[in-house]
Amino acid sequence: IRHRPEDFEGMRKAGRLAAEILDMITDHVAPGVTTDELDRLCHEMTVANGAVPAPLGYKGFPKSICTSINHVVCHGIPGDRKLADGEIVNIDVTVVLDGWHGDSSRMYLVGDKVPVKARKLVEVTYDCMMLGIEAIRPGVRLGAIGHAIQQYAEAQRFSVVRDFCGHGLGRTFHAPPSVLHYGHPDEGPVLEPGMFFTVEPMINAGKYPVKILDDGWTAVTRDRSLSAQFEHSVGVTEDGVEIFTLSPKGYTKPPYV
Ligand SMILES: CCc1ccsc1-c1ccc(O)c(O)c1
Ligand SMILES: [Mn+2]
Ligand SMILES: [Mn+2]
Ligand SMILES: [Mn+2]
Repeated sequence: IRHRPEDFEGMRKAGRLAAEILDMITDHVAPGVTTDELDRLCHEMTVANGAVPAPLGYKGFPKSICTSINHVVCHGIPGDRKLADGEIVNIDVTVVLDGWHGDSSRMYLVGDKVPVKARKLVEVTYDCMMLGIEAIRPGVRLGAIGHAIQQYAEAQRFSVVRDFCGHGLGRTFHAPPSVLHYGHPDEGPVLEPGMFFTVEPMINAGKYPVKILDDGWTAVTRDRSLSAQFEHSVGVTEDGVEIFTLSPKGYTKPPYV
């Protein structure tokens, strides 16, 4: 749907809170911390700011954030699992503030022993997200986003997860359109000012197939290769795109200093 200019203000506030939470959690990501502790810290900051976490109870999801480690592609469930030096982890936050949804995720490097290949995957994944976002402006088709992402990911010898996509959002968590992270520029609806959606590519070091674990949520690479993801919530403007979830601290790709 096409939102009105004043709706952008609501998304800016929700998006900023999600980004501030991801900024806050940065220094807590260290060897030995449990993903439950990260969940609690993010939950508490969410409610302290008058918002609620969208994931908690969504389709029965049991926690307030998703924490996806190493070969976990997405929807990892926080628990008593301790992070270990050398791991990579995606933290995905969605807050609902005055009815508006701010949905964003970042990759974090745990400790100082993250292998070079893992760092490369994280960097390429961030660049994929930004290349997809840079393709956004009125008049282009939605497929231009996925095309930009897929071209770069595969040029870097990585693969694009097919089973999960970005989504429209606003006063709801998920809405049309589905934003594919692969495809052709002549596919999908024509973008118009006032469209709000996420760009959240999942990029695998190995092949793209994914499977869901017995918990019904955790998605993992079938070949157990590493997977990385970044996510921004964006709005189509008259002359391009506005990113609602930019870091107020200027954090882009890790290491965040
Ligand atoms: C539908 C998957 C799901 C279930 C509970 S939270 C959640 C989820 C997690 C991260 C996301 O970016 C998202 O759009 C949805
Ligand atoms: Mn998300
Ligand atoms: Mn999302
Ligand atoms: Mn992962």
